[in-house]
Amino acid sequence: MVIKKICCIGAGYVGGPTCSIIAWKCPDISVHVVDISETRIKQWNSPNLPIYEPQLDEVVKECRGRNLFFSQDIETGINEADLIFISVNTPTKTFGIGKGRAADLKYVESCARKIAQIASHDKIVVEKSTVPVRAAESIIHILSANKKPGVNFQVLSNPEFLAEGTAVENLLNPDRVLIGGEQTEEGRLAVEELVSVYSHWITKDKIITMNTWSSELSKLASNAFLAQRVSSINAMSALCEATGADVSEVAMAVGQDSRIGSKFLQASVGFGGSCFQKDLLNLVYIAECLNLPEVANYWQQVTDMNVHQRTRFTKRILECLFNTVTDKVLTIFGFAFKKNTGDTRESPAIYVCSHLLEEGAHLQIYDPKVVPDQIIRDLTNVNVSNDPDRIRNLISIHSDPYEAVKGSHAIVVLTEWDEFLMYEYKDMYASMKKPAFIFDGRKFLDHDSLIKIGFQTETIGKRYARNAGFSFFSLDTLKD
Ligand SMILES: NC(=O)C1=CN([C@@H]2O[C@H](COP(=O)(O)OP(=O)(O)OC[C@H]3O[C@@H](n4cnc5c(N)ncnc54)[C@H](O)[C@@H]3O)[C@@H](O)[C@H]2O)C=CC1
Ligand SMILES: O=C(O)[C@H]1O[C@H](OP(=O)(O)OP(=O)(O)OC[C@H]2O[C@@H](n3ccc(=O)[nH]c3=O)[C@H](O)[C@@H]2O)[C@H](O)[C@@H](O)[C@@H]1O
Repeated sequence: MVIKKICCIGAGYVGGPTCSIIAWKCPDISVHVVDISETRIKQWNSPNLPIYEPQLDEVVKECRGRNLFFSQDIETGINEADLIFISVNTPTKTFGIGKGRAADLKYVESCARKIAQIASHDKIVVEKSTVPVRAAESIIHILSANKKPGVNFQVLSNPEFLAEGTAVENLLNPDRVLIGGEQTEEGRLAVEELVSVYSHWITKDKIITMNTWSSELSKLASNAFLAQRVSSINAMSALCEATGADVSEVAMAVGQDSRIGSKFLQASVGFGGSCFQKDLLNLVYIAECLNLPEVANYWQQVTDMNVHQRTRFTKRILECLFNTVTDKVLTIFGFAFKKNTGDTRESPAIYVCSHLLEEGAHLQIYDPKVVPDQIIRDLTNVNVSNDPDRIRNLISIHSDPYEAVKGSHAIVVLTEWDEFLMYEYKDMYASMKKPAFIFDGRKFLDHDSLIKIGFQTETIGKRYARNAGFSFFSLDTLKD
């Protein structure tokens, strides 16, 4: 079979950009992205795409209507395709067995059932979503139990490694593409078909093939290792603050060791995003189910350290602001979980802001890409607050950073947006209450200049001794 038509179920952060790049690089293949969400599909067909990713607009503009199509017509998408990506969400379960840890596979299962019901010729079904190891087994089972007579399926694992904010760049130049398949003649042929799609723009040495279970587990392992690096440097940042060391210097010295490497050692207020925590918890749950409690505890620590880091940072803000923020005005710079995305899923900003709101602070929030409604939704969500009206009265969302700073006691930087480096902080300082504080949760501003202006500056992993305050707070009083 030569792949002529691809369908992708799920037009989200992964399905949308991945299929746009496939369509761009494979003009001989027709790519149909389908989703149950009418709003999302309308946005993909409009000038305002549902997600912000640098360079994505241009790619979509060039391919849409040519060999890239977005629609809600899931049945036609499935029926016409030779190869189907399942790229739906796999969130953490919020109920029942495995609640709060296991991956909820209901969306993946419903795709498998739909494919079996609709497909009238052979298809390659590809797990693009991040799933627990051996999820493909369940997909195969559902497909074979429900398929039409004479129709055959091959199920492959092809996890995605793109990071938000750099999705286009990552898809064009991936470190590797991973494809797992059955170790049979049919399995190998299906793997080769998918390899041929990626070979349109990726060299063969970067396309790795292996057995399905290794591929599924490699995705969870990669995210766990990446999150572990962030938690490791964040654990060091606490030691730095207590000892007078500077975490950037420590990271630089450690990262120079070629066995360790310098990437992903930026200390921060904690990692966010839709996947690190979800995939770590999933890994912990799998280890527990396999009766490997020591393995489970080991990976659990990575997420525990992340919670501790957010809490530690918030506690520091309270300490410095003379142990109370009640009725004080604080400016929040950045609400997205990292720069160059409007995504706020599991953003550390949600947790830091909700602690500050609990303490009675007024928050003036500015983020260049997150839409105001999203911020309100995140901070009034039932998991965050049980009094949404009170929260609405305590927050204001601004489109001008200089306005957001007026009359405030402190600026709290929670996302590392480049534009935060360019501001006239002298002007901001003049419009703030004194002493004016900056809490840099990303350790990326020019602290020496800020101190010269008159700011009391606090950051992660480096302590400016003159600001050390006495604490009435114990970490136990702040729970994530
Ligand atoms: N966001 C990211 O950067 C990355 C995510 N992943 C993984 O990729 C998967 C998808 O993640 P995102 O794209 O972020 O999720 P998302 O939530 O942005 O998109 C998922 C889409 O699937 C749609 N959907 C759900 N069930 C459906 C069904 N039965 N039929 C049709 N459409 C359906 C939803 O309406 C939604 O638009 C997850 O497993 C995630 O762990 C992997 C790498 C990177
Ligand atoms: O499975 C996924 O969803 C994706 O998860 C991450 O991508 P993403 O969450 O988009 O962004 P990252 O750049 O990994 O950042 C995650 C979080 O860690 C934080 N981080 C990252 C690096 C660092 O050195 N320090 C640090 O605090 C970021 O600010 C952010 O909050 C992985 O990098 C991707 O390879 C993976 O495909």
